[in-house]
Order: sequence, then structure tokens, then C-alpha cells
Amino acid sequence: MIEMRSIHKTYKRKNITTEALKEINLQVEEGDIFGVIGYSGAGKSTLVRLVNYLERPTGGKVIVDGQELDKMSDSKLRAMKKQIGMIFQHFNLLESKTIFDNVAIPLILSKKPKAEIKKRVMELLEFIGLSDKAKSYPKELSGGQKQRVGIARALASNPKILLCDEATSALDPQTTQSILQLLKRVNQEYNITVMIITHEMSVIQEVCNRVAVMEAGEIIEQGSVLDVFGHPQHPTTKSFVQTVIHNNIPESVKRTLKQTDNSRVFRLEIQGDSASEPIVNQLMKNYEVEVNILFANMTEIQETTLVIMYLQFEGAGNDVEKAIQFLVEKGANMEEVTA
Ligand SMILES: Nc1ncnc2c1ncn2[C@@H]1O[C@H](COP(=O)(O)OP(=O)(O)OP(=O)(O)O)[C@@H](O)[C@H]1O
Repeated sequence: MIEMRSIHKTYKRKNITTEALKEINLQVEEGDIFGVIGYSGAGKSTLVRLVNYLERPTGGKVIVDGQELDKMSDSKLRAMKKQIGMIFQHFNLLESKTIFDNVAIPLILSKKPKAEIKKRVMELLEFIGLSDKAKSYPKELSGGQKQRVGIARALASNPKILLCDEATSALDPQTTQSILQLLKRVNQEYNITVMIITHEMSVIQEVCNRVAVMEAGEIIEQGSVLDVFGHPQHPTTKSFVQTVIHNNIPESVKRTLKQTDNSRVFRLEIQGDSASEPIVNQLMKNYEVEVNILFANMTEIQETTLVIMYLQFEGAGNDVEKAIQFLVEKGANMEEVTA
């Protein structure tokens, strides 16, 4: 649905040159809720603004719905932009217009008939749960309600894609939850591909199926949310994952840990149905090893269970190897670590 090939973006202002994006390659499939996470200045906003050509790349190709944006005529580009809705951190509503009018703006600009506008706007207000606020003004609404209106306005012209630039960053955790649930409904009920820019890993965990991690203008890691959360590779990704899943042997456990020549410590990661099997029990019954659980965490991501454990094994000869082999056959990813 959205593809970026070898994208570069350089800003030049007076004598200052900023390389905001360097060699970005990215693919968002139809139906994805695709998250882009990174610290401030990583290039996330620049990246998302390339999708609707609010920014143009310095090099590389942006392909949306099979069409290369750079090769499109101005009129085709305008039509394409209508297929892409966007919501913002500070909602960007017109304070002097009613909620009804705010949602109607894209339809008025497209010169739709009045009756059609009324039907569509009322339908959307119903969808966001604010039918009773049609005649209110933005200043009478809470932050969460304003963002709902932002979403309704973005949906007015029936887009195929919804871009969300830090859409929940100004909201408290509970309101964030409700907006994320609404975005999930947008994705499922309207079949809209959603791209979410955020600096909060909990947002990615809550709704995204795929994620790209950005740092200094580059994508340092990307993949399914389960895989990236399960075994993050880059130190920055690890620190983002750490904010939602504790993934370390606690210091107090480390201090009291007794290590012998025969003991080895492994990080175990397992997903899906295998995660609910009592594999450690089976392991201890069937193999000549002592197993000491140093840390265990179970998280639900994308309605799938993800288990991370740190286990200390003790055994003679190649008993530990056999035990590790058993766990790998059960679907676990095993990595030896130093405790
Ligand atoms: N219009 C612009 N002119 C010049 N430099 C810019 C412009 N927009 C962004 N930049 C620079 O490009 C880099 C990436 O900025 P961008 O806003 O894309 O990052 P971000 O990850 O979205 O950060 P934040 O979360 O703080 O918005 C930064 O160094 C920023 O200063």
C-alpha cells in the first residue's frame, strides 16, 4: 500500500544542511497498522509527511497504492491526497467552526451536495460517539473528544490510508487507550491502512502489527511487533522494548546467583500457543538438568502471548545441550548470556 525505496531527505536552511532521512526502505501492506517509533529528531514526522507529499524526497521513490508519487500529474496527485487522511498531536481543528462543520470541511471543499454532506457527517459523528456534539465548538470538548473529531474529519473523504502523527502524545493514558481502540476500529471496520508515528512503545504494543524503529534518519530495525518485541537487536530498540517489557535479570537475583563450572544462563523467548505449554516442567521431568528461573515475563501482544525468561541450567556432560535442543524443538529462541 505504501512503499519507500532508497528515500533521502535533506533540509537546507541558510547555511545549515540537515540530513533528515538516509536510505529509507519501507513497505506498509494493505490492512497494516504500521508503527514508526523513534526519539525526537529521528525523522519520523518527515517520513510520514512524504506519504502525502507534504514533503518531497530529495532522492528515492514513494509509491502509494501502486503509483509513484513523483510521476503523477498535479490533478492525479490531488486525487491521491484525498485517499490519505491525517491526524495530528494538537488536533488542528478550526476553533470558530462547529464540530459538524469541522468534520464537513473536506466534503465542502470537494463540493459534495449538502444532503450527502449531512448524511456522511452524522454517520461519522455516530461512529466516533459524538452525535450529541454536532453543534458544539472545539473549545467545549476534551482533548480526547477533539482527537475523535480529528479522526472523523480525516475519514470524511473515505481515505484508504490514515496517517497519525503523535496523535495520542497530548492525551492522558486512559484517553490514549480509547483513541487507540478507535484507530483499531477504523482499521477493521473501514478497512483503512493506518500508519502511526509515536515515541511511546506502549502505543505500538497496543495496536500495531508491524513496526519500524528510527534513529538519526535511518530505520535501524523493522518487522512484526511480536518479533521486534521478542528479540530486539539494536540497543535503541532494546531500550524502547524495555519501557514496556522488563527484559533483564533483576540486580538482586544477580547478586545472589551462584555460578559453577557446569552452569550456563540462557535467555528464552517463545510466542503463541507454545508459550502456554508447561515446557519448563516437561524439561525438568525428562532431562537430567537443574533449572533455576532467574526472571520470567509474560506479555500479550496482538492477542498472542510472548514469554521471556532467563534460565540457569546445571547439568553434567552434554545434558544442558540436550535440554536446550528440546526447548528449541518446542519453538523457543534460545540465546546464551552472561549473567
Ligand atoms: N522544515 C524543516 N527545515 C529544516 N529542518 C527540518 C525541518 N523539518 C525537520 N527538520 C530537521 O529534520 C530532523 C528530523 O526531524 P523530524 O521532525 O522529522 O523528527 P521527529 O522524529 O518527527 O522528531 P519529533 O518527534 O521531535 O517531531 C531534525 O533534525 C529536524 O530539526
